[in-house]
Amino acid sequence: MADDGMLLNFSVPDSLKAPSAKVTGGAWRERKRAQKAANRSKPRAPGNANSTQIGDRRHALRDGYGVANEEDYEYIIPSKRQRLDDDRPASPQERTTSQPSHPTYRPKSQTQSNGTPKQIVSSLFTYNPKSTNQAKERGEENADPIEPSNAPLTDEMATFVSLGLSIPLAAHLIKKMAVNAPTAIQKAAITQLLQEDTDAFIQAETGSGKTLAYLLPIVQRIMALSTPTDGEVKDMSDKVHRDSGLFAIILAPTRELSKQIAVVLEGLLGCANWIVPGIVIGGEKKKSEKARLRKGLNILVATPGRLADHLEHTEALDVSNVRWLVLDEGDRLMELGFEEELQKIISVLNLRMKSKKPGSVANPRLPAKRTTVLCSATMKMDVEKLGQISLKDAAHIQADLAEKRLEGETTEEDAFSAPAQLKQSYAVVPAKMRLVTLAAVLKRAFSRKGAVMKTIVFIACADAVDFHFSALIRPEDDPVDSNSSDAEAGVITTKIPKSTKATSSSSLADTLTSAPSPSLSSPDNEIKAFRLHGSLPQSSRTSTLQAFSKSTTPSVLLCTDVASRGLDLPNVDFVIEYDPAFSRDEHLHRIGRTARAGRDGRAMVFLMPGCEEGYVEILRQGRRDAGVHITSHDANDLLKRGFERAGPSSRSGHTGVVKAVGGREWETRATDFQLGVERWVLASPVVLERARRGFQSWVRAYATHISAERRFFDIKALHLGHLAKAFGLRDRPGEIRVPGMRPGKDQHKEGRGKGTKRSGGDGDGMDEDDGVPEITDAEQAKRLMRAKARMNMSGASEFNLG
Ligand SMILES: Nc1ncnc2c1ncn2[C@@H]1O[C@H](COP(=O)(O)OP(=O)(O)OP(=O)(O)O)[C@@H](O)[C@H]1O
Repeated sequence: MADDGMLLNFSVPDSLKAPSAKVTGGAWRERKRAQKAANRSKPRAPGNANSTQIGDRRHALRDGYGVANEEDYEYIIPSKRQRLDDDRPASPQERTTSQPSHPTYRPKSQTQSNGTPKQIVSSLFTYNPKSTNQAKERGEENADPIEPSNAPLTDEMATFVSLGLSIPLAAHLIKKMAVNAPTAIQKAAITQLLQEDTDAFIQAETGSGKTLAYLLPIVQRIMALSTPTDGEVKDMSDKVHRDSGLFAIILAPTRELSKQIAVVLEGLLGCANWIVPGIVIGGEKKKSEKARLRKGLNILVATPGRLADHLEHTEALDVSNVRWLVLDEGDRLMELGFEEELQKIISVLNLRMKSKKPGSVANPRLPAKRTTVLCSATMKMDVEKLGQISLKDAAHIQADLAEKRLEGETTEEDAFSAPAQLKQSYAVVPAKMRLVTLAAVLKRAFSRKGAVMKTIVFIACADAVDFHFSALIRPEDDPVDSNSSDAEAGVITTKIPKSTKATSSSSLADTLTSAPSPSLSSPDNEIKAFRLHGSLPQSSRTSTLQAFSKSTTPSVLLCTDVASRGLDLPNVDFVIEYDPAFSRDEHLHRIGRTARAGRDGRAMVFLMPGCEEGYVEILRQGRRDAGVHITSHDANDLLKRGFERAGPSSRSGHTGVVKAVGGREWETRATDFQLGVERWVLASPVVLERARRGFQSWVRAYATHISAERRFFDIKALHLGHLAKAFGLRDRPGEIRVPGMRPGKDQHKEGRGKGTKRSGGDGDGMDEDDGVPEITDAEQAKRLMRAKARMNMSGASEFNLG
């Protein structure tokens, strides 16, 4: 499909152009006049449009397209050459010949509210950069089933009882938790932690069951504290009870993770309900937490900031009996800057263990020293540092250490890889086509009922999550709009009634965190969309995660990296990295939300043609098979598959107004989808601002990849105009300004994590009350990003980066 670049605001395939504009309604004389006006190939001399001409055009348009009120529209005859959609400078010839033949109409509100002089409406399919050679080599889809690397063991000897767990606990696991056999890491950890009182470092891939790997031996040993040496527990007085003391503390970096661990722990203690678990993570009144601690607990799950606070201010918290300390997600704890709190906690525990409260009697079966367990999927420098702070002569527990050594894998860092059974792919998608391709991939994924239950889409920043969420839950185009013969007339007209009809849905999206997605759903298969990021209130985050977890209808969760670590969400079949992760480790954590505990899973990352394609190297590094089975997809193929079937309000499907020939209806449907989003964005100032914020934050976030991977993400190579289209924007990138961008918590608080480098209002940093992380932004990252953005983008001020 050629783009003449001159006359059309939007170029449509020849096959789609009807011989003449369709005009309906009104008296035949008016229809005739309107028909003529709409078909006229050349406008009157640009710049000379007088009121009569304008009136004619309005009239024609109003009658021809059934627009209600001409006052809502403004007639624009561009006085200059229309901007080409590849933004290349016009040749002298183009400058002289490329006067627009079609006028465009845009809503007055557009010019009034934002002063934007022009809108750019370009075709999805033209002027897209081509994929480089790197992407040409296609991975082979592996036909043979791959042995899962994180599944429960099938070895007959690998039973929980044979590892040393008590029969009641093993029976409870099987009957109540459907956990029949241990995974490899559980086998190794249970054996070690039941037999030895030495510190341990547990390292295993995502979804391998690390939580039970440390909880089971601790629960078993606390249960054993109740048992008299001569055998069975005889009566309640023999048993551990809430006043017996706090024996174990489990620290996790986020509230979500802490809650998840607490839920598994409570489930486990169903067979030993005299042992009392508790949780202190902030987000509620300190008073209630203090009251809980005063009542007495035996196992405490906490976030480091909150625990450090209670150790300082809650007298009732007696930690002299603590014999097990677990630091879960050690790498994350360090990334989020909890080093200081952890150091403080460890020194207080050491001190209080030595100086017991007068009169307190320790359980004689308590081990003499404390065991500290550090859990992490990676063995990075900062984890090593945490190990130095917290561990002494630690045993390194790794499920397949021996196997890896045999394979010649030497470095500990390299040992972190994706689950073997996880099917990985990448899609090379030009900037302009990103949004529509995402819609196509989701449509396709959910097209067969029951094939995909849950999908997670990772997006770089909170503002972009908000935009994409509201785009997915927007109401389908109303038939008047979608039937309008924009394409037939060869112009795109933006028809927006004064009362902006999208306002209700747009403002709803500010408070909603889940809603059905009309564009992904079909009559017999409703798809629900969810959103999650750290800028949402804690209560929304919790309820959204719960709702997504429990959802029994097919669902898609759009989120930032706030959901990348440790979260165990059931039935996630597919992970899409719409924006590549800011580091290889983060990527492995993200894709690890699927293919857990031996189950199947798929992951796809979106890459733009050009230097981003080099990122495939990072994907390969995370594979045991060195990436030979990573497959690649082409955006057109994905669009074809996603839009091959007509949606409920598809022009080319249902209503049949425009029919593409030659089996390329999918192009029309994809274009319809894109234009629908663009019209919807323009239709409401609220949505327009959200799209612009999303775009701006996204560009900022782009500069925050770790230095080792930054060569794949060259901000200078970004085509900002094309990217704006992926946010449904028709503005020139230079004119996209959002006054008073959301300050974001990071802007008025100290950034925590030295290692975290995500930006754009993403939410993984600090929380006001207790230091529980919600925003991973770091001042350092932001400074770096700003400096880089300023350096790289000549018109940096356009993006309010300063
Ligand atoms: N032995 C087992 N048999 C079957 N399922 C198990 C077993 N152990 C754990 N699971 C399940 O596997 C899932 C993953 O467990 P868990 O969250 O502990 O993994 P993880 O290794 O901590 O992952 P991540 O590194 O992503 O945090 C959970 O749903 C859990 O219930």
